[in-house]
Order: sequence, then structure tokens, then C-alpha cells
Amino acid sequence: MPDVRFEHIVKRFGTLSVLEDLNLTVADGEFLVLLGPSGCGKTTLLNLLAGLLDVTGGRITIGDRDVTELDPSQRGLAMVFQSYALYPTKTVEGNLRFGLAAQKLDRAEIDRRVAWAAQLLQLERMMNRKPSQLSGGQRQRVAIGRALVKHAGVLLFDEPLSNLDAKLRTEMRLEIKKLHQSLHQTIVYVTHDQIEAMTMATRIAVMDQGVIQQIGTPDEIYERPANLFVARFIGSPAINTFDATLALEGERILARHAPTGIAIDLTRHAFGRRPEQGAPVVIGLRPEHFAVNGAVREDDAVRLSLPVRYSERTGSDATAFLEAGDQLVAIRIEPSLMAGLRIGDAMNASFPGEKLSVFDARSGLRM
Ligand SMILES: Nc1ncnc2c1ncn2[C@@H]1O[C@H](COP(=O)(O)OP(=O)(O)OP(=O)(O)O)[C@@H](O)[C@H]1O
Repeated sequence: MPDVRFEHIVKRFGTLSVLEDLNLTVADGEFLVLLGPSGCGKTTLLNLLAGLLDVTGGRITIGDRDVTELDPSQRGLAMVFQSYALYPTKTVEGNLRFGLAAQKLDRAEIDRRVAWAAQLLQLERMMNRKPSQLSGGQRQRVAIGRALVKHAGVLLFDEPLSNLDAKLRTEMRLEIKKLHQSLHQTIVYVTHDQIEAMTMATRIAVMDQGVIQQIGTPDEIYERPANLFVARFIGSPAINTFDATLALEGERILARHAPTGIAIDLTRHAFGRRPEQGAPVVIGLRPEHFAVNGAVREDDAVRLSLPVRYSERTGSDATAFLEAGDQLVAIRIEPSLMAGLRIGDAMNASFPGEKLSVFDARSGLRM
């Protein structure tokens, strides 16, 4: 399978600049998810690759071919759209076969590919139905099948699951992931849904305002966010962030949170460059890395005792929200602890130093 390279890509719509000097390589066989909020430019980037939009500047290559000026049909790609884009008057089989006739394949080869996709996506029992006689998930499977039968080097997905209900989305996530694991196709997948990105991607490129903020494995993005935007965009409940000030006291480095007086011990934190006295920082603490009550560890970097404001349970998870000055701290707890929580009572919690993130408050960058 070929790799995909975007080199110094610029895209403007009239005076609106959407992408300026964007560089990105999608490795051979990789499942790369472009993740970001609405309007950040991810669909624009995908459409540039597909050839549905022209670049204003820069170059796109697929394998060793420069495809920047090629028609979509010549690029060796297949695309699955959010809207499915099936032909309403054709049957499932007709939809699967349609693009292949144009590729001038012989009949036996078309039969073989259609049968393969139908089996892979469990469409065999509905080959004679029209799209209007299918559920949303079945339609999406036909759309994926139609892309797969092309045997394209690179598969593109543009928010393919956003029209499905929650249960079906979960099922389709798994199916697409299994498909990638068995076919090893190079996939570029656009979504604003962090769960889709975290569960399917081999690497995620997080975008904001036309700029790739970080690119890495789901674990890297989650555990070591490169900046505050990425830290806050990924994770639910969201990461807790504390504004604090660095205090260098002899060998010790502390971050003080003024509203509560909490002192966070950063002495063992691996700073990229020497921390300065009085520097404003933001400390990031993910809700699930706290230990509470009897499990609190004395040598953790953060120890706090704060009143419970409220708690909520979402199925297998429970979250307690503690009051820290004018903000709340979300802490994931065992659901069995919910029963013993009383509003206003103090909860003891601690947080290990190796799990916390420190950001420069001025630049937002990880320190
Ligand atoms: N054809 C167009 N003409 C003018 N502006 C456009 C055009 N297409 C997109 N834009 C603008 O470019 C920016 C990026 O749009 P894009 O569709 O790439 O975002 P996105 O990250 O995919 O968002 P969404 O998830 O909402 O689709 C937006 O500000 C959008 O309004």
C-alpha cells in the first residue's frame, strides 16, 4: 500500500485562508484519523487528497506519484461519505458493481470482488434490495463495500458514522477497525468524535484552525498532549486544569494554586527547559488518575482535600466533582463509592507526578 504525503499545502477560498503550509505524511498501511472541531479544515484536507478541491499551493503524492493535478478517478483512492451517496434506483448489488464496470474489469473479476465484499460486510442476504429498504447501518456497509471493491490503494472516510445511532456507531467502529486489521489498507479518516479517533486510529492528527496541533498514537495524544488545546479536546470528562505559579525553593519546584493554596510538587517532573521562578503554568490532571480516600498515596505530587459538590454515574463509570475555589475538579471513582458520598463532605485525593502535564500558561505548550 502506498504512503500519502502532503507537502507545504496551502488552501484558500478567496480571501479566507484555511490551510497554510501544512505538512503531513500518512505511512503505508496506517489508519490515520484527522480529528478536530467543526471548521478546523479536516474535510478540506481530505477533499484536497481526493481531488474534489484544488490546492492553492503545495504538492500531494501517493506512493511515488505526484497526484496534485490529477482527476479524482486517476488518484487510486476510494471514498466513503457521511451521506453514503448510494444510487437510490440501484440494488445493493448494483451499487457494488457500478464503479467496477467503469474500471473495464472483466465480468469474472467483478463477480469475485462483489462476492468478497458482500461476504466481508454481511450483505449477502440483501443484495437485491434498494437503499430505501435498508437501515442506516446497512446503507453505510454498502457504501464501505463500494469503496472496498475498487481495490484502491488508499481509503478515505469523511465522518462516515455521524448519521448512525449510538449503538450502531459502536458496532461500525469495530467493523471498520477489524477491516483495517485484516486488509492493512492505508486509511485517512475524518471525524470530530474523539472516541472514534481513540478507538480506531493507529495515529491521530489533531487539528485546530487549519494547523496540526499534534500527531501521535492515541496513547501519546492522550497521556502526553503537546499543548493545552489537545489536552482539553481529548478526554471525557475533560482534563482538570489548574492555573498555578512556579515557586523554586532550593532543590524543590512547586506549582502553587492560589485560590486553594494547593502546592503541586514538580521536583521530579522532567522539564524540557529550566523552569523560572514565578512563571505562570497550567497543570493538567486527568480525572481517572486520582486515588481517593484509603487509596491516597502520601508521596504523590498532588494531595488535596476538597468538598464534594456533586457526583454522577454514567453506566460503568462514576465521577465526583470537588470544589476547588471557583472551579470544579472531576475525579473518576468506583461506582460503589457513590453511596457513601455526602454533598459538602471533604474527599481526600492524590495524583501521581508521572501522570500530570505541565503547560506554559503563556504559550500553551507542554513544558
Ligand atoms: N467551498 C468553500 N468556500 C468557502 N469556504 C469554505 C468552503 N469549504 C469550506 N470552507 C471553510 O473552510 C473552513 C474549513 O472547513 P472544513 O469543512 O474543512 O472544516 P471541518 O473541520 O471539516 O469541519 P466540519 O466537521 O464542520 O465539516 C471553514 O471555515 C469553512 O467555512
